[in-house]
Amino acid sequence: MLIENQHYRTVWYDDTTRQVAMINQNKLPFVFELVYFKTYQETAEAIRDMTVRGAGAIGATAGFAMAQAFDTTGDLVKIQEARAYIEATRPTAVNLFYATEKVFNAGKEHRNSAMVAAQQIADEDAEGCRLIGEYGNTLIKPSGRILTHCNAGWLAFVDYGSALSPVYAAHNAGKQPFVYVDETRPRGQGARLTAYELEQNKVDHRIIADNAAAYYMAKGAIDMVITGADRITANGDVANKIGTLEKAILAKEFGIPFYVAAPFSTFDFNTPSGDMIVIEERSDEELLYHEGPDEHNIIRKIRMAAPGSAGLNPAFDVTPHRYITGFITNRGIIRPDELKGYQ
Ligand SMILES: CSC[C@H]1O[C@H](OP(=O)(O)O)[C@H](O)[C@@H]1O
Repeated sequence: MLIENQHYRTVWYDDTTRQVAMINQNKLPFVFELVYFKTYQETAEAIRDMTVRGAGAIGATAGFAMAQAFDTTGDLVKIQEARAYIEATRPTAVNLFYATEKVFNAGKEHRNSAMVAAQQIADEDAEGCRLIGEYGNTLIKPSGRILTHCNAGWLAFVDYGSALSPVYAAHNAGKQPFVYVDETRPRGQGARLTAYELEQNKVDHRIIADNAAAYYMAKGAIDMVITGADRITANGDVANKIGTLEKAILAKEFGIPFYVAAPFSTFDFNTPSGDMIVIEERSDEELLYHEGPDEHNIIRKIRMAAPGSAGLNPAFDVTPHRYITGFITNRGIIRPDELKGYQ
């Protein structure tokens, strides 16, 4: 996708420096910075501290980290340690585990195949998201008004994105989509990242407070909701950014279609239902503090909450499949009750 009219992927392996390269999402939208990591530990740390985030981007990064481990040793005990280290970074997005397994199996057979497998994961992610855009575009009206939550745009994947890919496809096809961007507290992925992407790609949008969606739905101002997913279980339950469940319940109340966009690497058919998903609990600092530039453009962190109070910060919630109209996938649009045919 484009930043200042130049095409970037979110994460890639840089052959020249032999390092994993990525856009530093912690600095966006205020500073655009590329960062490079030499070792699997550094790359894994970038997943943990959310330098890179979003299901597909996490998966591709984990694949590259696994390949970096194979670059340094062929000792399978050490490789298993590396795999555990990478898998301990973030528990909820299934793409991470999909990637470590695939690269581990490839590298176990032929050490040199690990990087080939990692590159394949990244390329498949980009192509899968492009297809999501093509299928999802068919659902968007000429002036469709879409609500999205968190950031499931190209920054959350290797390219194109999941929830935003249909929006970009519609925009590129000459439609005039309008996006309501949930700010997505506590970390603000909507206000910071989704808005940044849409602005760079000249898609009309407004940031709204997390608690404003019902107001716009009640006014009839939202035609559809599209979110991403971090894990979709066999019965069609969806783990996604905290607050997604609320939006799904609201959409049902107001008779608005609620779509979840995800490539097949996000489906976890080994887990029967959403109540079995491990939900990541993050530091309450994300909730109690805000970060942004002051009037001199220096990034500052300021406390927003009562001194002394602690917070609770679950990063994801689970939306039961009964709230979901359909999944926009790289294999087409699938209703939750049709998922069985794909397992
Ligand atoms: C489907 S990927 C985008 C997805 O990633 C988010 O989580 P995080 O920013 O914590 O990595 C969230 O669930 C988004 O919808």
